[in-house]
Amino acid sequence: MKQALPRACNALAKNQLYHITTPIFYPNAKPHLGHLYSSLLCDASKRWHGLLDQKTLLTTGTDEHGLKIQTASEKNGYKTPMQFVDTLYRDFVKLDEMAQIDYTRFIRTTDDDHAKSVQDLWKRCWDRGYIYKGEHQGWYSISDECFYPDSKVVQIKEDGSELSLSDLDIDRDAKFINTETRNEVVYHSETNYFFKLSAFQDRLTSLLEVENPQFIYPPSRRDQIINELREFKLRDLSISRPCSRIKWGIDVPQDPTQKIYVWFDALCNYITSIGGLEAVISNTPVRLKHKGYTTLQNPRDWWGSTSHLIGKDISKFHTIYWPSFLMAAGLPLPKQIIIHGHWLSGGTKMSKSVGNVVDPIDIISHYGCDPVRWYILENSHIEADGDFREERLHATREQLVSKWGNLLNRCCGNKFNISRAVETFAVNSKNSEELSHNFQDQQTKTSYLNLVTLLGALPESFNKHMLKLDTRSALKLLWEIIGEANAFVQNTTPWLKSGKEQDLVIFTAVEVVRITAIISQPIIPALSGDLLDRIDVSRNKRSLSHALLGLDAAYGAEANKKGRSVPIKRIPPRIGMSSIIP
Ligand SMILES: Nc1ncnc2c1ncn2[C@@H]1O[C@H](COP(=O)(O)OP(=O)(O)OP(=O)(O)O)[C@@H](O)[C@H]1O
Repeated sequence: MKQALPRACNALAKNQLYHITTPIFYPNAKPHLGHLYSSLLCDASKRWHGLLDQKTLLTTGTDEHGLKIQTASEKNGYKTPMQFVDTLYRDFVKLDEMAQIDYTRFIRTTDDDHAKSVQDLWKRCWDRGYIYKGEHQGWYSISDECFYPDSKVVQIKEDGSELSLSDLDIDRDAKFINTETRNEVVYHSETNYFFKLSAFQDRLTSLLEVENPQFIYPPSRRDQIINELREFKLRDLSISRPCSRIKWGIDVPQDPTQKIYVWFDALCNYITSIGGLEAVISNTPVRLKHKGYTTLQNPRDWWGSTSHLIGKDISKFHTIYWPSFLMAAGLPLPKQIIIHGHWLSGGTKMSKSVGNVVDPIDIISHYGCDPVRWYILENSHIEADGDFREERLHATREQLVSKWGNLLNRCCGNKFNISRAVETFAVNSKNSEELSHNFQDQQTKTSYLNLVTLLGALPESFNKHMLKLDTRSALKLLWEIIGEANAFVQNTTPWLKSGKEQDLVIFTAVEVVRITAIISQPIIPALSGDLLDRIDVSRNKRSLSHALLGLDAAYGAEANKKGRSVPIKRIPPRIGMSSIIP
């Protein structure tokens, strides 16, 4: 029989749709820890919503067009950019596989259906008068692939000092950088198509302030964008490049001399990945290029349930450009833009271009997928920047072994009988007050009742944190309860007890293992499964509705047999650990 979900979880579950997207990454070099972080947050969130019984999609992929790719491909001696991206995108797929990122589609912007989506979006914006042809001059960053206004450009003098453009003795041949990313910019003039971004200033402000203040999460990031909108006037945006300069891109419809500029192309991946523009407009079923080619019944409903998770480096493109493109095309907006902080290295953003990176494939190969997932999700906070410390990763792994593994091992000792304990107490477990009379001393009664209370509150508290993508606080709850359970076993010394008293200690402790393992499935999908296997929890009793005390009355049949291995063992740190922060 299907059990009900815990109360607060129930309120938003059942048949609801949840689509989360990672940014599509630029395959101009191998992925690093920062990319894994975005993908992991999406994956853990998608799996959590799945556990809440919602229908879920996770889309990710690579952004494969543009000058940076064209240049990197030439530099690396490839005959064509296509050959280059065909090679490099595989590293991103490999990372997803190693990190168990359970995506439904890995979209590449070189996919055929994507080109159609982008051109459809262009045509709709053009037909509605939001695209026009003009002359573009300004400060252009090759690295960032965008122009910067004069106010964000400074000249770098030979002694390293900076000169603002408003100063009169400016030397156009000198070196200039933009103050946002500090990448070099050059003065440049060319014919482009423009998007009328300036027409959206008021609509965006009203969207964020009045109509949908939840559109950007967390609120601190929304406030930053609102401030930017108040401070700076939006200028029309160049959205194409002459083919003479960029060969590697999607054609502008009806103008073979121009290619579509990367952001207009890249952002559209989110629409392609749920069936394309027409599907979203008509809301009719569409076959998807997802794993196993599924059919999506209501693409527009999915679109309304879509959250884009991104790093703060690309917030302007997602919170200003993207809603404007969609409004111009007369399309509905996605549900939310979620913005996270950065992993730093040497005090600056870990980045492919800078090269100050941690290779996630290396660390997963050594420490295993689940400890790395746990470490990243525990040592980050969506509103803050994080530092990678390999010694902390190793310590996290040790903690999984010594705290969780230890609790499990204790319950599985051959002096105990989990199966008997579960049979005796599961049915009656709601009467904890009454059951506490099995213990003689008051302190044991109190710690037993405390554990029961913590377990009862766990699913709802965990849920609240997961819905805010606050994985750090969610995981803290697990450590707290595992710590209490270990202390409970230590203090009650069940190996010196017998009968019901022993069984109640073991039942309570093993329930902590079972329930925490069910709840942590979205965080550590493989290890949680191994823990549940170790105590013989049936595969169809691992849903959130089973994550309460006593809701599985038949497990542990073989758990106390000798010779069964532990799911996670100690390993030494990596030789020459890469603590890249001094
Ligand atoms: N240091 C980081 N911390 C957290 N997320 C990151 C980090 N670097 C990249 N990302 C994720 O990847 C997205 C950007 O992808 P991109 O491929 O442009 O990465 P990048 O390393 O910044 O590349 P490049 O150096 O080539 O600009 C970010 O919005 C974020 O989702």
